[in-house]
Amino acid sequence: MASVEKWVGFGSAMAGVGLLWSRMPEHVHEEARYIISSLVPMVMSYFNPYEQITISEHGEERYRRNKMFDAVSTYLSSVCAGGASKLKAELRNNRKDEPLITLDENQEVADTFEGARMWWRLYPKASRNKGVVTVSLMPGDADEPRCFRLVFHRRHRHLVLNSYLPSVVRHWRELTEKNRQRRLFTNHTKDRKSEWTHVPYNPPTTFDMLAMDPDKKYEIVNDLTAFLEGEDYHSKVGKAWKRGYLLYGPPGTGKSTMIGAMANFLGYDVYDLDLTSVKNNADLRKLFLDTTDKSIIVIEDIDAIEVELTTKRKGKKAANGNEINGDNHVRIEFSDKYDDKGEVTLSGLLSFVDGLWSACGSERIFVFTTNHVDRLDPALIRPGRMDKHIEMSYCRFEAFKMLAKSYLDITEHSLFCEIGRLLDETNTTPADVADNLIPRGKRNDEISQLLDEAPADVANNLSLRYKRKRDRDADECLKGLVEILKKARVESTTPPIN
Ligand SMILES: Nc1ncnc2c1ncn2[C@@H]1O[C@H](COP(=O)(O)OP(=O)(O)OP(=O)(O)O)[C@@H](O)[C@H]1O
Repeated sequence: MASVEKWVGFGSAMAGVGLLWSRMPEHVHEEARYIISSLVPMVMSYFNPYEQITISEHGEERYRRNKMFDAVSTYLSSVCAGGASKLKAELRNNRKDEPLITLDENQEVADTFEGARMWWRLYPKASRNKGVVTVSLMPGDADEPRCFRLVFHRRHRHLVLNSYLPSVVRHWRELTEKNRQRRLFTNHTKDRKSEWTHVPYNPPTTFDMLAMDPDKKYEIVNDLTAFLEGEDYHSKVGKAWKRGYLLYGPPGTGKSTMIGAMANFLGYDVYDLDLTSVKNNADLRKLFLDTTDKSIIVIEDIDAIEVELTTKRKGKKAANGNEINGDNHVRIEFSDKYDDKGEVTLSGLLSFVDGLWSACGSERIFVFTTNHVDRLDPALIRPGRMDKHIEMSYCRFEAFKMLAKSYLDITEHSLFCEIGRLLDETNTTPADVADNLIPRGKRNDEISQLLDEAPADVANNLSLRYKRKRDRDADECLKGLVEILKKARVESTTPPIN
């Protein structure tokens, strides 16, 4: 990094200073020590021509993840990780079979930018107070987060700040757009701190496959499209760029499937928030602030959680009109006074949906799901809070046709009319219908894959066999479905025996 002669000269000078020091009388030492302690940093910085920039995993507020850290991590993985001897690999996308390579901790790599040489190193998480017990309400307070350190010659300072680092960010944005592997996050508690962990996420459903009323589906797709293109609109009207959806309906009507379709459509990550493992509002705040932009934040079965949240309000009436008290519901101490230290509160949750904290971050979709919309606290569903209330209902004929197309690859059949009538007379969920449309033996989609891969003459033969098999499967499945629906109709009209 610097010429050897220069450092040899510096070493000899230091040796001379040491000799002089040992010969000084004792009383001179005190004053000299003071002068030296103020001079050393100046001398060191004069002799050391290198400067450094630290990029910590969490920002100044410590709540917030530092996007610059992610940018550097991605940049180093793609540009110069090849120069490191210790790397880490993980499989990010099972479909592509391409491992994600990242720099291991304490590894140094060099990079060159417009002729300037610089060095990066990833430092691991470190305890801030070694040997001291820290009591902190703020999660992660006792730890110094992981950080990247960039070292460069001071003559490149301008270049690094004005060109190199912005180019790292640009590179990161381009790369993440191109190779984005969507992730499914879930929260858990480790060492009494809440944090997110994630797995690669490739939901198989698209809106084409989602069985529901076509007009309703069209409306949702339009709404999401307007949201995606809504940056200017939101800044013009001064609204946070976020949207809330409440999905409600019986189990098996496709609420989770809809979330997968939304994630596919938007290209967003999904954060599946488990409120039962969040300690208090401070914890919840940290989790929310740790989510990235362009994400869907999901709270499933909000009614179950919400009963716990609302029971803390003394004397509150439940949906059935009964007064809720501490004796017949889960008891969790709750009051606004202890908002931050006690438990998660409904107001704490709502402050992120449309309150003060909702302005932190943009391009967020909140999705709450429930099987019992009638049990929800009015505060949660009042107009303007969740932007869209979407009912996921039982399977009717239009939805059935979509399932028949996806599962059996057919658009018509002699049994369609009868099935349509039976679906109107029974309350059958799309999940139950879908269950009966899976052919036994080799699946149709596997066969069509075989067809794609076979040479032309074999493919012709296979194609004929495929059609015959598809028709046989459809006959078999639809006959089975008719039987199931007839049975369901009988059950729904037979009064229960007391
Ligand atoms: N509307 C639908 N369109 C397509 N497939 C569906 C639909 N509804 C259900 N299914 C099928 O049924 C399975 C279960 O549905 P899903 O988990 O989405 O229902 P849910 O409403 O979220 O149920 P729960 O309330 O129990 O979580 C899905 O994996 C999917 O295969």
